[in-house]
Amino acid sequence: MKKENVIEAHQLTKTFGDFTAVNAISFEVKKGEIFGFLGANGAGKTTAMKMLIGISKPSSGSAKVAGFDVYTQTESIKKNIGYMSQKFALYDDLTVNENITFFGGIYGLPRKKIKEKREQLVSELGLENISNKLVGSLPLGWKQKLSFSVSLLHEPKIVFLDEPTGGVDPITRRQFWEMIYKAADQGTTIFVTTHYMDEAEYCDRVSIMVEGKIEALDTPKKLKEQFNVDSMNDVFLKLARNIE
Ligand SMILES: Nc1ncnc2c1ncn2[C@@H]1O[C@H](COP(=O)(O)OP(=O)(O)OP(=O)(O)O)[C@@H](O)[C@H]1O
Repeated sequence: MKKENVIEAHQLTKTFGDFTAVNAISFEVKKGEIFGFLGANGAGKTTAMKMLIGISKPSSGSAKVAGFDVYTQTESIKKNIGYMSQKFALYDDLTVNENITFFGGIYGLPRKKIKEKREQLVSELGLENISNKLVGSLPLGWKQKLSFSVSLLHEPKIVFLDEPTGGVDPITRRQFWEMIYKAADQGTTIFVTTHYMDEAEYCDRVSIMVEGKIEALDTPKKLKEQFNVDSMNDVFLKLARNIE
């Protein structure tokens, strides 16, 4: 059975004055897929992601996210997605438990469900001993794992991760990716931007943006074949060089 598309973008474009930050990008993402969204600094990834999560109106083109239109159904989009970025995470001055309770409330979960989720999450992450500690006192890697779990509290269809593992050590990044795989196995679609090329290898498919356009999109294996190289890092370098 063919899996349904949960993201569909067609000629999606965003301009700021004369400058085109996202230039007619088209792609689809399937249910449960781990979709890597790559590009150098300033390529347009965040701008594209903002249109998809319903906080920035496209200049032209069309897109549907979880079946909802990015122009007219942004409230429905927000209810059906999770979002996590390296910059926007949890509240440092609330405890682990308080953060979970707070975000559960924002997502509109009933109190009983929040309690259930909180217990489950604290136990899965092994945070029992520190659940009453301020999040600000936790190491960055823990904060990011917790932040990812919190972005999944309302069981969204798609989770958007904007450089979720920035600044953490390779072992913690690997653990973070295990969490990503688990969520994808359970049917959550993962849309992830990253600067780490080893992480690009973990994605089912990867798109590479250069100056607002998607210049390559395929599985890591096929991209390596296409560019006749051994690593995603070399795919990335070759593509950037060709464009210059
Ligand atoms: N509100 C805005 N007004 C004008 N230009 C903008 C605005 N937002 C983004 N840009 C420009 O659009 C381009 C793409 O930026 P964007 O943040 O989407 O890139 P990115 O690929 O996410 O980069 P990074 O990896 O550094 O986050 C940049 O040149 C940026 O300066």
